[in-house]
Amino acid sequence: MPSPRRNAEGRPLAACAPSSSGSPAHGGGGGRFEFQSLLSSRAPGADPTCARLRASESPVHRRGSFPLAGAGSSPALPSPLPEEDRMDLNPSFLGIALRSLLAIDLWLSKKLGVCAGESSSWGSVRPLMKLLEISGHGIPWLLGTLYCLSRSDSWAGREVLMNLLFSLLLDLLLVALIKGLVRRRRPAHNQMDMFFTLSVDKYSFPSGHATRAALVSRFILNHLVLAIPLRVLVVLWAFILGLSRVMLGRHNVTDVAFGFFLGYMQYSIVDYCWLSPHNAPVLFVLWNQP
Ligand SMILES: CC(C)=CCC/C(C)=C/COP(=O)(O)O
Repeated sequence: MPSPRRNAEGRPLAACAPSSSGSPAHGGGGGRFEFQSLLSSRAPGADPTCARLRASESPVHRRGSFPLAGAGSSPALPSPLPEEDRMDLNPSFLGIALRSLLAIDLWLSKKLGVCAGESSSWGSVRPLMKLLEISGHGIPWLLGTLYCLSRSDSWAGREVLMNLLFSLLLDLLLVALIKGLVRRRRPAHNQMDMFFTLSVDKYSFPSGHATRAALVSRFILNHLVLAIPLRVLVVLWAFILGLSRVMLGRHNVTDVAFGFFLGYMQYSIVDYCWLSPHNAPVLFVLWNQP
């Protein structure tokens, strides 16, 4: 029985077999590596015919830039590839890392989506998770802040509440902007049965509940004098609210992780632009009109 043909490193040249998944340049990470090793098989002793056959399946070659210089002449001496093609076929480290991260994200989000439906493994906890969802929704936070503003009788209280209102509006604006730009679809297992959504809320990146949870909890911890157990409770609420977004199947893990990051950074913006009767007197005077 003939032994398999081997490349310069002595590894079998299995890639000479016809590819069933089409072009390796499009066929996922494994295909890309295979293609790369074929290109590097131009070392002395490698099988150049195989490398050329494989390259001719590639869409890069189909673009017309891969020279079949050996065609019609000796197949033993393949011509070097143009630099441009070598770069096209070389998968970047960042690309591989991002694809891997996305694959892990999707896999983990599906695993954690245990309350995504009534029939899911934790389906009985779904009503509780939906209650938690309302606790982080924009409407109760906006209405609650406006109500407290109308009842506040101290300048200091009004200043804090005015800035909370500004934070909530800034958050809605930034999240809507990023959702509209990124347009990442919500997970396939999500049931779109959320209370009062905007049109951009069909997209999932970033999680608006996670940004609000991080923003509001940082705001509260910095502007309310609370006992330690209450401070812990605020942080726990934010964390569990974020986790519940994935458990309900509303979001992937990266939507929530980025949401937490964005909300945290938004507070820094609010703190930097802190509104006061000194830098925004009009706002405060208007609010005090009878
Ligand atoms: C209409 C208002 C004022 C807020 C919308 C709140 C909302 C539905 C956000 C979506 O959150 P997720 O991105 O976490 O699903």
